[in-house]
Amino acid sequence: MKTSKKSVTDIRFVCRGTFVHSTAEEALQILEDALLGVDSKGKIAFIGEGTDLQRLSESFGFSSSAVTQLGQHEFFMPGMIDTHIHAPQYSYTGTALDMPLLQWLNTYTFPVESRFQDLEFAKKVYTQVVKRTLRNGTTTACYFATIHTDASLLLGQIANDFGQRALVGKVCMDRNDSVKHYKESSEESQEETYRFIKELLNKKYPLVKPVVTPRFAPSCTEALLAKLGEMAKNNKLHIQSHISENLEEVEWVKELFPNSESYTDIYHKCNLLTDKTIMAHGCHLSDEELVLFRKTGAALSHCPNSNISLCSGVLNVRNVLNHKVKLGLGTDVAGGYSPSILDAVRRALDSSKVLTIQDPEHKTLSFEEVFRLATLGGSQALSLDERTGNFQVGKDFDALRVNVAAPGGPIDLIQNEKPQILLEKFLNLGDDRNIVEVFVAGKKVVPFSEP
Ligand SMILES: Nc1nc2[nH]cnc2c(=O)[nH]1
Ligand SMILES: [Zn+2]
Repeated sequence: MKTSKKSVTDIRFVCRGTFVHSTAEEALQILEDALLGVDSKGKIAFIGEGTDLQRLSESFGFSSSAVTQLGQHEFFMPGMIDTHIHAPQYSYTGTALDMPLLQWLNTYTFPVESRFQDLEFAKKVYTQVVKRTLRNGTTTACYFATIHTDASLLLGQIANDFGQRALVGKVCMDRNDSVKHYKESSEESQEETYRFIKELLNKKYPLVKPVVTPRFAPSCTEALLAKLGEMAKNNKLHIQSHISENLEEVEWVKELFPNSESYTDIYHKCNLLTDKTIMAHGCHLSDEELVLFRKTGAALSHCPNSNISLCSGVLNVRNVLNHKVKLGLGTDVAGGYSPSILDAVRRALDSSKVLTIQDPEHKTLSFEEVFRLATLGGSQALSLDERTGNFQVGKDFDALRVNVAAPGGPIDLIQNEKPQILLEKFLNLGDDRNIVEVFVAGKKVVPFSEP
């Protein structure tokens, strides 16, 4: 039994039943008839065995009648982590999937994103995306907003209001716009990023942090990339961008930065690869570039729906893991059309099987490994693993209460299945009807409370 030192009056609630999560050693650890206590700060105070109820209730000062007992087909799992999602693109998700990346950006993305100087429009879309992702079990989201500072601040406010843990980035781009006015001057981009960070930090939202967000190398001059790297370094901030998503993009980057050794080298030279960096995609990175990721502590976000939908490429996750590069899953809405990490889990498994079809020597990912990517892996990739990602004592209680046999839900159970089978069925067949409650930092955020 593991505990942290807590005074006896500190427990907010206790739950008993099956808990599943990942650790560094085990992709899937199943704790049957476990007892987990959450303290008044929303942190996990203890996790022990159900049969230890008497002793735990005495040492932590809670009444055994106050324990919530999970049902037979229920379990708790850690909240899922979307390490890469474009909040404004939620407005057209599920459409516009008929072009490769660079044409797709010019035709659909930039015209839509340019509308977000309209705060009413931004409020509508951002409220929808935060609610939808929370209902889908995304307790932590790493968001790209747009170039508009005030609308980006609004996204931070909405995530805070609904209780979602979030990294929010005001997008920076000072060249290669195809849409008039959807770019900034280099100075404006720096000043507005600075204002965004300062104003967001001043709000003191407990779960929302700013992230420095150069869109990708083709959208930013080297001067801007270098300034953003400096700003992130001086203020110890998170960084996010895109890298090596599609071959046409990789060729273009070579032309734009003729003096750089690789795509990764460009970001590295500008101080944009740190242990608080997350780069989306990386489908076409070389092994040398992965070594540089490993050395700097930078992470990758695997967005398989997007990689397939935009015909960008297939990331070899096994190779990334072999290089010990931190890795999480991302939806990449709207390049990826689904705002659910459950979908990312399925696409990651499919993509891994495609690699096995192409090369039978390839070691296919297991569902347990992908479960870890969706939870603990995501928290490590975002450098938030001291706060979230699994049920380790001292971390915040970010969790999903899953009922695999939820009435009216998508899963039929024929017999009494073991927890491992329940999890596998949920990952492959489940949806928001099975996610009956969502907790972030010990607070129940789904079902939504009445306004
Ligand atoms: N998928 C995707 N790739 C990008 N690269 C630069 N911007 C974007 C974007 O919005 N989506
Ligand atoms: Zn993206």
